[in-house]
Amino acid sequence: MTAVQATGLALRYGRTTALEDVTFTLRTGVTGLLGPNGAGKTTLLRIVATALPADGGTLRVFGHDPSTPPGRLAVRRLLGYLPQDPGFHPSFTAFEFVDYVAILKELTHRATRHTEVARVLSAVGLDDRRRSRIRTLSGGMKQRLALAAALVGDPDLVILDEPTVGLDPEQRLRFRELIADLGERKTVLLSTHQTEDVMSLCQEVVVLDRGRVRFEGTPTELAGLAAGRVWTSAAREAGALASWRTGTGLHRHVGDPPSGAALVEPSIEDGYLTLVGAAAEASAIAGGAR
Ligand SMILES: Nc1ncnc2c1ncn2[C@@H]1O[C@H](COP(=O)(O)OP(=O)(O)OP(=O)(O)O)[C@@H](O)[C@H]1O
Repeated sequence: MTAVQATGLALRYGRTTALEDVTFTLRTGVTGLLGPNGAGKTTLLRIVATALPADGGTLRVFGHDPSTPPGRLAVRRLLGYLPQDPGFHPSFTAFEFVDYVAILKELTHRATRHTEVARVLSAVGLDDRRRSRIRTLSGGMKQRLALAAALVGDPDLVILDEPTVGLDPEQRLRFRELIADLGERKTVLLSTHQTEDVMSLCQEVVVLDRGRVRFEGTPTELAGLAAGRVWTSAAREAGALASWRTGTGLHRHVGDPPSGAALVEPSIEDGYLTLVGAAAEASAIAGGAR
C-alpha cells in the first residue's frame, strides 16, 4: 500500500532552493534518505511531517492532503516524528516528557496512556531512567528519549531525522532491531549519514543531492551503480572520484579504473559516492566552463 506519494515537491528559503521537483513513493517498510550536508533531507522530512508547507508540488499521506487543515490533522494523527533538534523541557522527567507527547497525540485514557509510555521507554532501553530529569541524561539517552516520543501511540508513519547520531554501538544495534521490527508493519522514513544503517535496515533508499532526487531504488541497486568502478591498490590514485586508505593499508578508489585495476565488490557507500561524486564533478566542470 502507498503510504506517502510526493510529486514535484519544491521549497525555497529566500533565494536558496532547498528542494526542486522531488518525487518519490513510500510503502510499508524502511526507506533510507541519504544525501550530503545541505542536500535538503531535513527540509523534506519536515514537509512530510507537516511541520513545513511545500511551495509547490503535491503530497499525499495515506491519501490525506497536508496542505488543508483537516488533511494536516489527519496526517498528524498517523505520524511519529523525531526531528533533528528535538526540544525538551529540561526539568521534565523522561516519563513526563513522553507522557506529555502522548497527551498531544490524544491518548486521553490515563492508565492506557501510562502503559503505552512505559512500553516505548522500555523499547528504547530507558526503563531505569524514567524518573530522571532530562537535564541529567546523556546525549545518547536524550536521542533515545526523542525516539520513544516518536514511537508513542504506535503511529503508521514514522519519520526519523538522523536517529543514530550519538548512539553507542550497542544502542545502535538495538535501534536497528527496533526499527526493523517496526518496518514489518509500518512505514518508516529515516534520514541518515550512515550507509551501514541503510544496508542493515532499509528496503528502499532515496538519495537527495542539492534538492533533487538522484536515486530511488533498493540498497543493492544503489551499490550496483558502482559495479566495475571500485578498485584497490597500494598507492593513492589521483584520477579517482574518491580514494581513501583502508585499515589493511590498501587504498580503495571509486571512479574510472585504470586498465588492469584490481576490481572489488561495490558497497552502498561506493554507489553513493559514484552518484554524488559524479554530480559534484559534473557541476564543477559546468562551473569551470562558464
Ligand atoms: N531556515 C532556513 N533558512 C534558510 N536556509 C535554510 C534553512 N534551513 C535550511 N536551509 C538551507 O536549505 C538547504 C537544505 O538544508 P537541509 O537542512 O534541508 O539539508 P540537510 O540535507 O538536512 O543537511 P544536513 O545533512 O547538513 O542536516 C541548505 O542549503 C540549507 O543551508
